[in-house]
Amino acid sequence: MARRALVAGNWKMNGSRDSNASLIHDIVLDVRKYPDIDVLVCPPAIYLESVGRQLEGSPVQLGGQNLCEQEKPGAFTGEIHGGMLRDVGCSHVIVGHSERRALYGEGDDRVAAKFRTAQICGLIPILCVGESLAERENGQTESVLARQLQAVLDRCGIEAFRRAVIAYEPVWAIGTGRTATPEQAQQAHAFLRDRLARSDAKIASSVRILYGGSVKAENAGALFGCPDVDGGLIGGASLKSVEFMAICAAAQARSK
Ligand SMILES: O=C[C@H](O)COP(=O)(O)O
Repeated sequence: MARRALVAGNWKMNGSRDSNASLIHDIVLDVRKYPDIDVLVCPPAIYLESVGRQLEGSPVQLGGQNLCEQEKPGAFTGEIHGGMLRDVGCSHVIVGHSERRALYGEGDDRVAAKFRTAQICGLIPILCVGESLAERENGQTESVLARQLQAVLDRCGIEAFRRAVIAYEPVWAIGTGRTATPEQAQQAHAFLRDRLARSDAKIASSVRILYGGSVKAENAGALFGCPDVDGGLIGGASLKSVEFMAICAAAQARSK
């Protein structure tokens, strides 16, 4: 099945009003060269509205980096409800990024709850999964991926993956400059797709699985050339327009 590539920029806790304006200006100018892919940017929550305004009329989509698992708004100081993300124009939201799992104590259950709340609010969750270096070296990569995926399947069911994206992000490759080889990425992506296929082969073959972890212009082509890699979740390289657009060009080339 032909899956449309998605290139998503996760800005993490970076940016300012000035730098965002200049980055979005460049992306919007260039993005029409890549009509066969989807492009998404996920700025810090405080900048979503202004970035969204600048994206109006362009095909670039807007996503949040996180949301509260609570299904209803209320007394949850400092949290952001999924409905608020929708209200400022988000179509997607990242859930279960390894930085949130490791630094903010988000376990599989909370990640699954966030995934569910995102969908209730009309957002497409981008579910991040991935093993640490120690887990890879101990031969636990597949069991970690299976556990992280199963938590969401248990809570939301296979049907939920009709409107979801998965991002395989090996923790050891994030921000380290050490990218997974195309073979390692393909193996993990095929494993994830196969796990979904146990419940529904059609849904499994249609879900987009992104690779994330030190993707750059120079390695994007080889990674996106893998049959089960449907684009990327880009951190550091999404902050530089030239680099980000070169990654989009690599995704567009895969789509041809
Ligand atoms: O969400 C993005 C990933 O954490 C990858 O980050 P990176 O491209 O800076 O390694």
